[in-house]
Amino acid sequence: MVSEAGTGTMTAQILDGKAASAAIKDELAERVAALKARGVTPGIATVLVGADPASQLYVGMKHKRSEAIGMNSIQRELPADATQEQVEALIDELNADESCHGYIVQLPLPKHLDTDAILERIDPAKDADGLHPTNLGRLVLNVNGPIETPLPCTPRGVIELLLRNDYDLAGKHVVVVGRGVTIGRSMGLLLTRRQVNATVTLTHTGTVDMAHHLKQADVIVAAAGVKHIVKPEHVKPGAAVLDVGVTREDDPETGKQKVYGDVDPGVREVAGFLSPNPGGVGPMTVALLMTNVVETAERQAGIA
Ligand SMILES: Nc1nc(=O)c2c([nH]1)NC[C@@H]1CN(c3ccc(C(=O)N[C@@H](CCC(=O)O)C(=O)O)cc3)C=[N+]21
Repeated sequence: MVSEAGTGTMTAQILDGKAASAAIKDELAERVAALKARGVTPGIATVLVGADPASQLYVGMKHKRSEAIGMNSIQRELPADATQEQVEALIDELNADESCHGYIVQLPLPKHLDTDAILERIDPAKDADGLHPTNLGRLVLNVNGPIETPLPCTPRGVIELLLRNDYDLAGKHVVVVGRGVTIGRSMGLLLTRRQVNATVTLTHTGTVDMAHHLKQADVIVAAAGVKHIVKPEHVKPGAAVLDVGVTREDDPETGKQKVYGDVDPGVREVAGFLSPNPGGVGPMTVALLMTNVVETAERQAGIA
């Protein structure tokens, strides 16, 4: 493992999320085939309200990749001015639909809708994001045993990406930046399970002296959604840095929208391992979303 804290520059080993997610997809394709042999085609659905171009891109990607591994994909759309009742009726429909083993409601939803009420209406067994209060509650309660419910997919993707690069998290100090439910808060829950055994510092906008905390980290998970918040001087030489944040801005040179991560490009010269953005955790999120749905179908089919 590379971790020389030398004085010269080093270039981080890239944690390639495309490669790791491709490996997961190959494994899933076999599991899907095994399910189909038993007469079950795992089905994934997405609910998209409104026509935000970024959301359309993400949803399109999820369907393309699910179909590529033999899953059934169900794409449901409602107009941006859909009512709470209309969205909830669609949730009820998917909860009852036996061909749909798991689904997500693409976030963010238009502001007039009550997001929490919609997410809580999802059948916890079909919660492909792993973010239903029942599933988060079970994760909090069950720190040791096997988990029979979907797990939050982006945090799970972060851990899988490290494991598939032979990075052992046991005993490591992980500093998470951001306390959002989708990543930061649930990341801490997964990392401190006995099976992973990392030590976690969860930092956020109220944290005093962020630089001090970052400098202690063996692993940084940057999920604040603030462009380039993690600078080279914050990183202990050799540390693993995973860039999960997404900020969309116009590129001053091209005038086109560009995705910026939470990690300054200069970090590459200090870190031992770097999960870039794009090309890192994003593709892992999609792979683990599909994993959650395949696992739900397997549970239903009685496959351990
Ligand atoms: N209920 C819900 N569940 C989600 O999982 C969810 C969501 N809502 N809302 C939006 C975010 C965002 N998200 C991404 C998924 C894949 C990439 C991904 O694969 N990105 C590629 C690049 C894609 C591009 O060209 O922008 C990459 O990082 O290499 C990124 C972001 C899931 N989200």
